[in-house]
Amino acid sequence: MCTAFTFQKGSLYFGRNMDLECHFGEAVVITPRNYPLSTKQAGVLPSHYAMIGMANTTGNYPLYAEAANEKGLCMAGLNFPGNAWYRPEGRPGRRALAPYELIPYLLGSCATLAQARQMLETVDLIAVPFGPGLPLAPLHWILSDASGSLVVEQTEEGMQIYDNPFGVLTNNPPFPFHRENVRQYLPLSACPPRNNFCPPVELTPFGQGAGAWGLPGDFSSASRFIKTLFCKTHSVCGEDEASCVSQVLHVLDAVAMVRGAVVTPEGAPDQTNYSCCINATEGVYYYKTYDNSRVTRIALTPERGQGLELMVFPLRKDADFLEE
Ligand SMILES: C[C@H](CCC(=O)NCCS(=O)(=O)O)[C@H]1CC[C@H]2[C@@H]3[C@H](O)C[C@@H]4C[C@H](O)CC[C@]4(C)[C@H]3C[C@H](O)[C@]12C
Repeated sequence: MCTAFTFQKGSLYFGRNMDLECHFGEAVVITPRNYPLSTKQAGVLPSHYAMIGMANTTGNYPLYAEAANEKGLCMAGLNFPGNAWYRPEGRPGRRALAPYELIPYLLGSCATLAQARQMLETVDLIAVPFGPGLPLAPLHWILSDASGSLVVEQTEEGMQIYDNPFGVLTNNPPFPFHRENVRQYLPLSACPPRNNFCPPVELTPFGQGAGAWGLPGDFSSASRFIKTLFCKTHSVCGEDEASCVSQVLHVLDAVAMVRGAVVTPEGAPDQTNYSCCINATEGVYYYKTYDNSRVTRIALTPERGQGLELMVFPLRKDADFLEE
């Protein structure tokens, strides 16, 4: 399970939890502007916008789970099993992209969400895996810039591009379910409840937090969507960078998976392998991992964007205690 959301405060911040029972060979990866990005059927982007995100780099290709480009456009792929559907082949006149190509291609080509939407209208997602040992990932995507967010889902009914006014995405069911489900939680509030239940009797809540009684706390996709949206909407946070990064990571903590609390059908414990916060406006990637709560910061500087090779920053997985 995974959760992604946006948070705007001066800069645009993009947060994501990677919930998975194993690692996917992930590292923070900068793809510089002149690193050629090839696609199986839609040609090569010899030069493009530089980007930073978490990726596997098998075959020297940046297989991103989430990333942001130097223009402030960001994107994450989240599991969408049973609903994601890819075409056996692209239709004539369309841009055929494999699912793993979508993030580098769009972030490489588009400066804004509006441009990405226009390009998406020409795209067919095709069932072409990256290579042996790397199966097709059944995904849907959230794309965001300072103007808002979109969700992209390709199902057997074709590709749908939804406006996402919440700036939140989790996993199944398809986005229209989450959009409707929000309506069930309208009475929830961050403030103490008034006694609307039995006004003739003087009644007060037990203590703090009672205004959100019924806010889901389980780890299901529908529940994480609601809890993330609630925390994001009611967030109170300072204006400075450290406060914003800390706040985004706290919202992610509120829906993070504690090892053992979620077990996959195969019997493996799921966990939040990493939580990241991208300052998309400044091109900075912050993350922490399950056993290492120290936040690592990696900037996509102009010099790094000029390089000729992928820059790979291995994940800091080991505990890092401050000894005093
Ligand atoms: C498993 C990840 C999504 C996590 C998630 O949403 N879990 C939810 C579980 S559930 O539905 O709620 O049960 C996805 C997100 C991005 C995916 C990766 C990216 O798509 C890039 C490549 C694509 C290759 O085809 C497979 C390896 C891979 C490196 C993918 C591995 C894996 O499928 C990733 C890491």
